[in-house]
Amino acid sequence: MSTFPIVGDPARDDVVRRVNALVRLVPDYPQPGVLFRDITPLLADASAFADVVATMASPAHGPVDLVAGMEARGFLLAAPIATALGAGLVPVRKAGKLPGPLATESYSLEYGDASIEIQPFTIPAGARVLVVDDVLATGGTAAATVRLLRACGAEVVGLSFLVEIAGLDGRRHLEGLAIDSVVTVD
Ligand SMILES: O=P(O)(O)OC[C@H]1O[C@H](OP(=O)(O)OP(=O)(O)O)[C@H](O)[C@@H]1O
Ligand SMILES: Nc1ncnc2[nH]cnc12
Repeated sequence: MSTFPIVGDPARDDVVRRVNALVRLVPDYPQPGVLFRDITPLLADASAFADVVATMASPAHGPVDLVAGMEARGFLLAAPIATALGAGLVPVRKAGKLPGPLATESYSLEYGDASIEIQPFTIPAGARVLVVDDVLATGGTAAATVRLLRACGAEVVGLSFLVEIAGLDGRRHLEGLAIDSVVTVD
């Protein structure tokens, strides 16, 4: 299910065109065989950055209490999206960066393994949470984030990505959840 404006919307088509133009493709980074999607040029373009934040802050999920963003690039999108939605921010951090008490999950991503942590005391029971990240690749990071939030009693109302790498089929780990991506690439 997608809650972003339908294809054929000229404003939406323009955002997609600019995202595709501004996300840099870096072969063999951070390891051989990975085609890295570098969002830094997009962040540096004031107009494109603002339009992406507005697109990803879709009101279609209904009221949102908190936006969860994954370290590090997810923070860059989650913080302005939280402000746009009138929601708070939950930083989902790599292990060892937050003071406890903590909830922790381990996972695999396209180029390695990692653990992430959140502070459960920042999440009221039943809080409606939107998960935001720059890239959906294998889905390992996003699925671990959903597990963490649910373990803390949150309701995950949706996930919003800037770039979805369809060929890596991250959606298989996110069944039943509302997923939006500004652009989908092979
Ligand atoms: O779908 P997956 O295969 O799990 O990959 C997606 C994740 O990979 C990247 O984060 P990374 O761990 O490289 O951290 P960074 O944002 O600090 O660069 C990206 O920002 C996503 O969080
Ligand atoms: N190909 C890729 N580009 C950017 N971030 C990623 N995270 C996982 N895979 C990625």
